[in-house]
Amino acid sequence: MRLEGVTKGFPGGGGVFGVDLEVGEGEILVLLGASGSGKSTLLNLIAGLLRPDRGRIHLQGREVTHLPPERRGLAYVFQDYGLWPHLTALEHLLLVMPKPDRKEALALLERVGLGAHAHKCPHQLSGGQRQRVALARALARHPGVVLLDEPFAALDPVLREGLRLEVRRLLKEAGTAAIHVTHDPDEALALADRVGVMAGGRLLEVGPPRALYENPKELQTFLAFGRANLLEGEGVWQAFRWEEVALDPQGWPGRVEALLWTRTGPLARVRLREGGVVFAALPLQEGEEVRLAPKRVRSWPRNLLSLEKTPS
Ligand SMILES: Nc1ncnc2c1ncn2[C@@H]1O[C@H](COP(=O)(O)OP(=O)(O)OP(=O)(O)O)[C@@H](O)[C@H]1O
Repeated sequence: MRLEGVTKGFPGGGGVFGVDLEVGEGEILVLLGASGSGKSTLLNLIAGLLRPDRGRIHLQGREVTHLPPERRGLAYVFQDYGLWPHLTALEHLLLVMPKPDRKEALALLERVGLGAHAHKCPHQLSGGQRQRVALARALARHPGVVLLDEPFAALDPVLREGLRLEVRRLLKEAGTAAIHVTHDPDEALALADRVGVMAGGRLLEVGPPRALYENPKELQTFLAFGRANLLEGEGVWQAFRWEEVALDPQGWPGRVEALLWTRTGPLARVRLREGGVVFAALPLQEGEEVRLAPKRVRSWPRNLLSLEKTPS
C-alpha cells in the first residue's frame, strides 16, 4: 500500500496534510497520535469514505484514489464493531466472503477463539467476542489491507492487553497488511512492526516501535509515547523518560512529593528545588530529599514546542 502526498483539509482547519506512507505486504503499521491528530481521517481516506483534495492512494499495485470503498479490496474494523444484530457470528462471515464457504468460515471462527459461539448473535456475546467476530469478518474477505480504527477502545483494559497479542498473531497468520489506529502507546508498542506518529494532521515520523520510543527524531514523537519528563534548559527542552532518571549525588536536589505503585513498578513525583517536577521510576519514600539526574537527555530547541500545532 502506498500513499503519496495525501491531503484533505476540513473547513475548521483540521484534516491530514501531505502524507507519504508505504506499508508492505503482511506488515502491521500502527498510527499513534493524540485526539484530533488526523488518524481516523487518514483511515477514511484510504478506505474511500473520504476523497482527498490532493495526492494518490495505491493498494496492491493499483491506484484506487477515485474508486469507491467496495472496489478497493480492503476491510475496516471499527471500535463499535459494526455488527448486524440479527445475524449470527457465522452468518456475518458468510455474508462477506467472496465465495461463501461454511467450512472455511467455521475454521476462521475457530482461529479467533469463537468455535463454540458460531451460532450466536451479537447480543449473546461479550464485547471481546464481538470484536473477534468483527476481526474474523474482516479477514473473511481476504482483503489486501485491513484498517482497524481503535478496535479495542470499548473494551476493558485487561481484555485489551490480551487481545493485542492475539490480533497481532491473527494478522500475521493471515499475512494481511494492516493499519491500526490508536492513541494508546502500549498498544502501539505491542502490535506494530512500525509505528507512524501523527500530530496536527501530519505524519511526523515512521519507524520500528522500540527505535521510535528510544531515539525519536521529533519532540512530538517523544511525547506521543508518554512517560516523558520535559524540563526547560538554555534555549532547549531537555527530554528524558521516567525510567531514565537515577539517583545521583551531583544531581538536581528535590523532594519526593508522592509515590505511586504502578504495574511497571514505583513512580515518584519529585519537586525540584530550582522549580519543575520530575517523574522517576524509582522506589523512593514520600517526603524524602533526593538528588536526581537523567541517565540520558535528548534536547530539542524550545521554539519547537507548540503542542497543539495546527498546519498553516
Ligand atoms: N467531517 C469533518 N468536518 C470538519 N472537521 C473534521 C471532520 N472530521 C474530522 N475533522 C477534524 O479533523 C481533525 C482530525 O480528526 P480525526 O478524527 O482524523 O482525528 P483522530 O486523530 O482520529 O482523533 P480521535 O483520536 O479523537 O479519533 C480534527 O481537528 C477534527 O476536528
